[in-house]
Amino acid sequence: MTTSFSLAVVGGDGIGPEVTAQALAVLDVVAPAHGLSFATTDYDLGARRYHATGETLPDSVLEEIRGHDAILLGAVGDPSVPSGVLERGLLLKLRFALDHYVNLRPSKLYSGVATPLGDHVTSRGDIDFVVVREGTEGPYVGNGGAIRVGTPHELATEVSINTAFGVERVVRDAFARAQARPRKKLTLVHKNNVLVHAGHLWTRTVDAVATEFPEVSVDYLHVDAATIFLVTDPARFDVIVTDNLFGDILTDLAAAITGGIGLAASGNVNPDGTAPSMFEPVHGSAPDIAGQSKADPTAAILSGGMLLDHLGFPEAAAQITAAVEADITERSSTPRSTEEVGEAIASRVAGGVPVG
Ligand SMILES: NC(=O)C1=CN([C@@H]2O[C@H](COP(=O)(O)OP(=O)(O)OC[C@H]3O[C@@H](n4cnc5c(N)ncnc54)[C@H](O)[C@@H]3O)[C@@H](O)[C@H]2O)C=CC1
Ligand SMILES: CC(C)CC(=O)C(=O)O
Ligand SMILES: [Mg+2]
Repeated sequence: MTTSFSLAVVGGDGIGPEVTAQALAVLDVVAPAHGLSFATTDYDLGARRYHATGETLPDSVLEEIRGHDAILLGAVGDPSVPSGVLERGLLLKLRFALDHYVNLRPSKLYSGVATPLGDHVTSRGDIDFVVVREGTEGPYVGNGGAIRVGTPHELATEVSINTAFGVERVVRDAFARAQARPRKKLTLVHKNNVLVHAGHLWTRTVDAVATEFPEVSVDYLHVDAATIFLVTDPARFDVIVTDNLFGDILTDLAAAITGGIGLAASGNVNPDGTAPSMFEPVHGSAPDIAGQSKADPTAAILSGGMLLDHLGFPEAAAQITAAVEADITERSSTPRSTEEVGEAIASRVAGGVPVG
């Protein structure tokens, strides 16, 4: 019996469509062996549509996308469009409207992967953590404004919104993830020595929810110190829970120490299932390499794996991870095109790489 899922595909801008094509190709290879099939709908959203129609994400299109089982997204943003228009009007509109309150960003250092950490890395297998980034609040909600723009007296605000409801649900999700992992450790990252209003809400919430998860050990780091330890002692982390902005910044750093931004996958998860979750690489549209087949599609392919896991097919997801791990372990210094990397991973999936 085949289970069919509908997938909304938003390639987006720059390298987005290039890497998404490879992720879809890998999903097509892995699906039949697990009794799965995908009906995909491509959405022309991003800079091209914006220039043609002035639209970023019309509500009618949002509602169509909402009708799918899951979303695969490439990246959004283009130098020809004022900064923020597509990022807010398309990407964040999707995340907020579909209540993607858990922005899940795993980081693992695979064997053979070059890392700038060099001699700091004593045991690669120990660098295996996940950042649970709040996805619908914080300074990204657009609560702010500017007056006297362009004058020496300009005043601009960008207010970080943190609700007890929003913080508690993501903190509870992070605890549940920590509970399910072997090390059962959760680190709250914030800046509660300065951002006392939001910071104390996060701290109190973690303390309260911790009582429901007595097996999980909890610690706290200010975000500035967290950046130190991500470089000097990344193995100390298991599950990090943090707000939208800190999580955005920390996960680019996490990507850099575990092999680069081209390997970092993510899921924008709606854990309640009230709307489809969305899977995308951590990276952006990389205008500096767009259209040159230089983008590493691995992050997009791994995001496809996260999508499978979310839909309830962990064995299929593990097959993708195993194929990626085998590919990156054997990568040579000879550069490969986006398509070559995608095809190499797809053929390892097709060949049935043993899942370790
Ligand atoms: N989720 C999304 O759609 C995101 C969108 N953006 C947008 O993307 C645009 C560019 O943003 P940047 O800050 O430059 O971040 P970026 O992640 O696009 O690029 C940063 C650097 O990483 C490299 N890079 C990124 N992905 C790569 C890949 N798969 N393989 C090899 N190299 C890769 C780029 O070439 C660039 O040198 C902006 O418009 C930004 O707003 C940025 C981050 C996330
Ligand atoms: C472009 C931003 C809205 C998103 C971003 O940088 C991210 O989610 O990592
Ligand atoms: Mg980012």
